[in-house]
Amino acid sequence: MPVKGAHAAPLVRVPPNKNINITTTRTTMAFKEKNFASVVICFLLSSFHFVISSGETNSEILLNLKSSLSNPPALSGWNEKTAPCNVDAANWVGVRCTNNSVWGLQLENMGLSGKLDVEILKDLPDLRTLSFMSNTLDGPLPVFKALGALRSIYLSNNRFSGEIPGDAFEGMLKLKKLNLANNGLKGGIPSSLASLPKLVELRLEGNQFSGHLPNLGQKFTSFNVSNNELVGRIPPSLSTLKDSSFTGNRALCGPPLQKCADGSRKPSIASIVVVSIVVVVALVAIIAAGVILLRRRNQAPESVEASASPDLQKKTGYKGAEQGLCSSPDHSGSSRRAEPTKLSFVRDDREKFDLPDLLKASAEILGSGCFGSSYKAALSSGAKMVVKRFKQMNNVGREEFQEHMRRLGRLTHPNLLPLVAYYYRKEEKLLVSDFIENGSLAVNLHGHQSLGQPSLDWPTRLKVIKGVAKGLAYLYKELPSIVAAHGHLKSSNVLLNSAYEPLLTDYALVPVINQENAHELMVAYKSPEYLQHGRITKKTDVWSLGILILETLTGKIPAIFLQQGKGKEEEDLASWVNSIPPEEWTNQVLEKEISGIKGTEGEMIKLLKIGLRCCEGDVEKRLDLKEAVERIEELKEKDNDDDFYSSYASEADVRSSRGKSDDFNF
Ligand SMILES: Nc1ncnc2c1ncn2[C@@H]1O[C@H](COP(=O)(O)OP(=O)(O)OP(=O)(O)O)[C@@H](O)[C@H]1O
Repeated sequence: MPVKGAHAAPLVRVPPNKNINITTTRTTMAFKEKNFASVVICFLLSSFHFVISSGETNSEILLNLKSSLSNPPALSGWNEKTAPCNVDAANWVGVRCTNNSVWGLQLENMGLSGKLDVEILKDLPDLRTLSFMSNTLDGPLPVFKALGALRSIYLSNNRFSGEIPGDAFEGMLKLKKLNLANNGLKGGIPSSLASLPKLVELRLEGNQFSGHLPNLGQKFTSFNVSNNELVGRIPPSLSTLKDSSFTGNRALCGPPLQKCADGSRKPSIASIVVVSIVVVVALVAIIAAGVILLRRRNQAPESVEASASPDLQKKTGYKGAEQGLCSSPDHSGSSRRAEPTKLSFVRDDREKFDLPDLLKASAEILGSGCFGSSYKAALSSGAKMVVKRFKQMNNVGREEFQEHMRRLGRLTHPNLLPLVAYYYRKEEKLLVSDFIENGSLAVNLHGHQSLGQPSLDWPTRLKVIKGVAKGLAYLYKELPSIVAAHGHLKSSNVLLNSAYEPLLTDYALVPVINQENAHELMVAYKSPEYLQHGRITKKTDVWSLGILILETLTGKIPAIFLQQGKGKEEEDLASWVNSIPPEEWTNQVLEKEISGIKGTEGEMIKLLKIGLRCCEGDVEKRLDLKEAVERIEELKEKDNDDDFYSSYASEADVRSSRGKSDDFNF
């Protein structure tokens, strides 16, 4: 009871962390009942109590959370030596405080697994935002109702499963943002979401939600229910949202998707005639297709798109946020002639499958790049593969192509996406690799924010650049005969695995791409040396690395500069950075998502300078790869040797001096 607690000795337990409010209430009551002196004593006592016990109770609660998650190594710094919100609490990674009280937990990508018991957190009175994104937490979705003051909940990219009760969010009147994307949740979308007045972001894509969409009347700034199993009419209140917010469902209809079939109307004579004609034509087409299929039984289809696109397009997933550094004309004159051939595997350690297995698998188009489209296909074994079409390789003969693919198949490095198999036809080649769940660096840098998701933090960005540099160095070592061993390094060709380690893809293709198309398609051919002297060199990939570094630090899309800047001074990202005085780099050049965190900017500026040295237009002055890699390797997450996460404390201080925000500024 609050009043009892007020007069108890400081170490007597009161409801944890209720101290600030209790003190205020108590003080007000006391003013009415007691004389001034006793009130002052009472106030001091209870304030003292707050200072001592709030740290303890915060610690206890968080340590309970830690042990409920089986004490994961990422939280090894959470211990009793310091209190979570003290100035020296650098070890409490992911804990955000204001005024000595926890307001946020940002425990993303920390290898957390098991069940999440949020009930443990219910006695943190200032808790406003929770993020457990990109872990492997499982079991049913926790019940958040007990944390009625929450403003944001981010649980995407975990393994939560099962149904969510309809009333799961009842009474969460402050909730603004809910992100449950890419889990295994099923059943109906909880109807209680419709009664949350402040909800402006709702991300449920990539689950197995079924049934109808509830009547959500809120004005959403971010909304996505794509790739579920929803059916029925989209409520009119959501009809002005983008169609990509709804695609990939079993049978959703109505604006912005196609019209719903109206079952109640009687068909007219004209429509019966039209339907009959369509049915007859379809039957003829099916019979013809059957005959053709029988004749080509052991041949791969000529064009992935021709055979699979209706299904694929229906399932269109994210479109690359990246703009290609290319103009991509189709010079292939793709013919319809079939050639008997099959998928060739370049590694022995991989599950074997045939092209028809891939084509009959459920698939979706990932995006269309310079060369053609890439498709994701799930095999019956559960493995998810990506098939990329190349049309601009038809100058290279079968032997030469096969030899090159075998060479690529021998490459093994933690930062290279391995080639798994290929398919050869004269007019078109397919390269098959694993699907990488976290998508490309481009999507993570530019796409997520527009969807309201958090951007990559600085340690992750640095890790990515270090991995890219290592992957590039490996390619140069293993493929010394290729002038630009990667040749097509850009952020959409850097994929991020589950630990956000980068994997280079589309590498070492210069020898097999038609030279007459290469300058339109490949990044290496956008380099200053090619534009000025018509040649690429051993330092051309260093230029691409430099642009990638600048993109990663500035969050700006390089292709936009190349498109807008033709003939102008700021014709690439490096010229833009150079046009800004160095003393302004922190404010104007570094992306605001990563700048402003005490103790890290020095290292960011060092990386920026390395990026600029890699982008030197004069090849002689440009760093060579070895030197660039060495300099990148030396960089640290922090200007000093402290743990990165201590910067959360300083960031929280900055925040609290600016006033408390509701979430992590996602
Ligand atoms: N193995 C993969 N796993 C996950 N996403 C992938 C994979 N391969 C490609 N992607 C993504 O699919 C999208 C389309 O890729 P694609 O390679 O076709 O085009 P691109 O990289 O944008 O351009 P380019 O054709 O010039 O390489 C991009 O967002 C890319 O990052």
